[in-house]
Formats: sequence, C-alpha cells, structure tokens
Amino acid sequence: MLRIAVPNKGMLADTATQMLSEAGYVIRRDPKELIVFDPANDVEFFYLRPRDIATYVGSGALDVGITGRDLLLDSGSGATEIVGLDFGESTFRFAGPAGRFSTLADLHGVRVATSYPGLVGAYLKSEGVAAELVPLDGAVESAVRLGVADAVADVVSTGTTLRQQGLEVFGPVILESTAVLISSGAELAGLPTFQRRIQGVLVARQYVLMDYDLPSGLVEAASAITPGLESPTISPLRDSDWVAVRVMVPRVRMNAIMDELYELGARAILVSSIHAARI
Ligand SMILES: Nc1ncnc2c1ncn2[C@@H]1O[C@H](COP(=O)(O)OP(=O)(O)OP(=O)(O)O)[C@@H](O)[C@H]1O
Ligand SMILES: O=P(O)(O)OC[C@H]1O[C@H](OP(=O)(O)OP(=O)(O)O)[C@H](O)[C@@H]1O
Ligand SMILES: [Mg+2]
Repeated sequence: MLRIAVPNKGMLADTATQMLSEAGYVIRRDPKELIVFDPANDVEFFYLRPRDIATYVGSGALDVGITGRDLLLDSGSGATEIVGLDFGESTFRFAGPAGRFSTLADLHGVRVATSYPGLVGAYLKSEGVAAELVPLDGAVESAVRLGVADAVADVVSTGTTLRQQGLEVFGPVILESTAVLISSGAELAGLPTFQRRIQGVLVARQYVLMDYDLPSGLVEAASAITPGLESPTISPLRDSDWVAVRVMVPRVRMNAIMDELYELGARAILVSSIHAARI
C-alpha cells in the first residue's frame, strides 16, 4: 500500500486535496481527519503540516508527498522532487528597508530573519556570505521594524506584505518555488500509477481539446499551428473539400490559436475541457 503525505493546512492544502480528488482518490470530508484510507486504490493519505512532509518522506516513514520546493530544500531531508505540480508558485527573496541594501555582499555581518534557516543558511554559505541568521516561526517581515533583524529572507508572492512593512527585495532570487511531488526514492508497486494519475490531472488542467473544420488544402498549415501532442486527428467530412481536425492545445494559448486558425480559414472552432487524461 502506498502511503502519501498531504498538506493539512496552509497555502497548499486546498489545491493539493482537490488534485487528489480529480485523480480519483478518496479525500477527507472533515478538516480534523488526519488519516484517510482509500482501499479501492490501495493508498493511505496522511494529512500533515506542509513543513513536516519532507521529513516524513525523506526518512522513509511515508512514500510520497506534496509540499513546497522551498520547504523541501529547507528541511535538508533526503526526499527527492519528482515533478512540479503547477500551483503554490512563489519566489524566495532577501528584503530590507527601502534603499538600505542593494547586493548580496551587503549582507556581510548583518542579521537576517527567516523561517527557512536551512534554505537561507545553505544559500549564504554557497555564496560565501557570512550573515547572522535569526530563525523565526513566521511573519518575519515585522522583525526589521521590531529591531531583531536588519534584513529578512522570505516567501514573496504578491509583495504586499513586504510593501506594507516598508521593505523591498534586493539581490538575486534565492529560489523559484512551486508545489512539488516528492518521493522517498523507494521503488513501490503503486507509485507509477499514482504518478500517472497526478500527471493526468496536470494535463487536464494545462490542455483543452480543440475541434475545427478546415479546407482540406490547409492541413499542413493548420498542423503547424496546432501540432498536437503526437499528431492531429484528421477525419473526413461529407463535403470532401473539408476535413475535421481534433487536437489538444495549451489552455493559456487557446484564444490566440483560435484567432490564427480562423485567419487561416478554419471554421466552427470549438473548445472543450479535458476531465482526465493518460498521456
Ligand atoms: N502567497 C503565499 N504565501 C505563503 N506561501 C505561499 C504563497 N504562495 C505559495 N506559497 C507556498 O506555500 C508554502 C508555505 O505554505 P504555508 O504557508 O502553509 O506554510 P508555513 O508558512 O510554513 O505555515 P504557516 O503559514 O501555517 O505557519 C511554501 O511552499 C510557499 O512557497
Ligand atoms: O507577497 P505576499 O503575497 O504578501 O505573500 C507573502 C507572505 O505570505 C506568507 O506568509 P503566511 O501568510 O504564510 O504567514 P507566515 O509568515 O506566518 O508564514 C509569506 O511568509 C509572506 O509573509
Ligand atoms: Mg506561511
């Protein structure tokens, strides 16, 4: 049986649970439930703090898990990233009072507050910067105003929290983070199926199905616009001057592609959602 760690709270929890539901797994009905058994799929889900998930998976206590790349690296655990999950994107940055710092080297001998001491310590070491870390549990942006640190290193999403505290980012991006699927490295019988199901959810979210009618002489030009994953499906129409084309296209490009196809001469261009996929 595959044992899977899922965030029980925080920024990643809702989307992670929704992905599992879309992948056909049993999810918890009550936020207080910590362990959910899914006998039909031979898996067990453990709802844990996102910050602890890499530790459980790295130790081999659990087989796979969903967490943030930043949390995985901060943990220093031996778990490995299998695939990015296209949600929970953030950047990890240094920030300080507006105008006070401009480069990484300015951090020499300075106090840096963070709730990611493993990640930040390793980064500063690799860059040869000797700063003093001030480990905090959260809300680190307040540390400068309150005088316990000179700068912070933290997750930045919209940048609103920094701005409200009169701080601005400086220096290089420490990390581009996203939610990731991580594994203990053990080769387990159920793992390939779980991975394919998660991949199927990603594909269903990233792609749409596009159908259009096309003058048969334009197939090559249209295939250049919509090459599909393998190759577009071309079906005959009753009017032999026309064909029907069915193809997967990236959701973010769907409208631009419809415009290009229409200009080329395609008509009756229809888009539908993909509910599940195995690629
Ligand atoms: N706007 C955001 N704010 C905070 N975390 C975000 C944001 N966007 C994405 N994330 C990601 O979510 C994860 C952090 O999740 P979460 O906030 O639940 O953990 P935490 O900060 O350690 O816990 P808590 O806030 O409950 O103390 C990280 O991987 C982070 O990169
Ligand atoms: O750039 P923004 O959109 O403002 O988001 C970034 C903020 O969100 C997170 O805080 P969270 O709510 O997780 O609280 P925490 O600091 O206590 O972890 C993060 O630690 C930043 O403080
Ligand atoms: Mg947080």
